[in-house]
Amino acid sequence: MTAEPLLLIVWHSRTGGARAMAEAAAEAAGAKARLLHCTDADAAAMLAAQGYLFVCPENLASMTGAMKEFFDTTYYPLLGQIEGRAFATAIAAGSDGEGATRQIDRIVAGWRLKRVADPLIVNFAAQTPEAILAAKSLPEKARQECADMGAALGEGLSIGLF
Ligand SMILES: Cc1cc2nc3c(=O)[nH]c(=O)nc-3n(C[C@H](O)[C@H](O)[C@H](O)COP(=O)(O)O)c2cc1C
Repeated sequence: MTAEPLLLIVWHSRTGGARAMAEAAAEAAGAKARLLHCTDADAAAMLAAQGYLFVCPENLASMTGAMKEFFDTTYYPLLGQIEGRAFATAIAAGSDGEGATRQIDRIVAGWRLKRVADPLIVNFAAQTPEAILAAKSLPEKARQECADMGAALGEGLSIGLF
């Protein structure tokens, strides 16, 4: 039995899309994963895991402020301590998602994390204010992509692939 979950999934969501994505990944990874809202995730939780999946929406071409606060508060405490560990991203978007992906890539490059899965972006196609503010439901195909990512990350970490 593993003493600590191998995969830490850190998430933020405003209208439920990214939350459903994170939950699908966590469910597929099973006991190998720990799912933490970004306001509950800290340096100790990061140190206790061997790999990371960061899941959040793109807002104004960036990751959400709450997710950024997670990186702001853990960046220096973890600098030099998690080099070479695996990471992946899953972004909930209304139309793009590349900005948030690039931003996370830049930040974790400072930690020397290693991307082990292609960036996943789920486009919920919300473009009007009403659609953007509405609760999101995750389409089955996207749910499966998130589940596949969670399962692959959990398995890869567990067999020492990454
Ligand atoms: C203030 C705000 C800004 C947004 N800016 C972007 C953006 O720059 N690019 C994009 O693709 N989607 C943008 N969106 C849409 C959200 O990314 C999309 O609705 C996403 O599904 C929300 O995820 P959530 O349901 O987990 O909160 C924005 C939404 C809000 C509320």
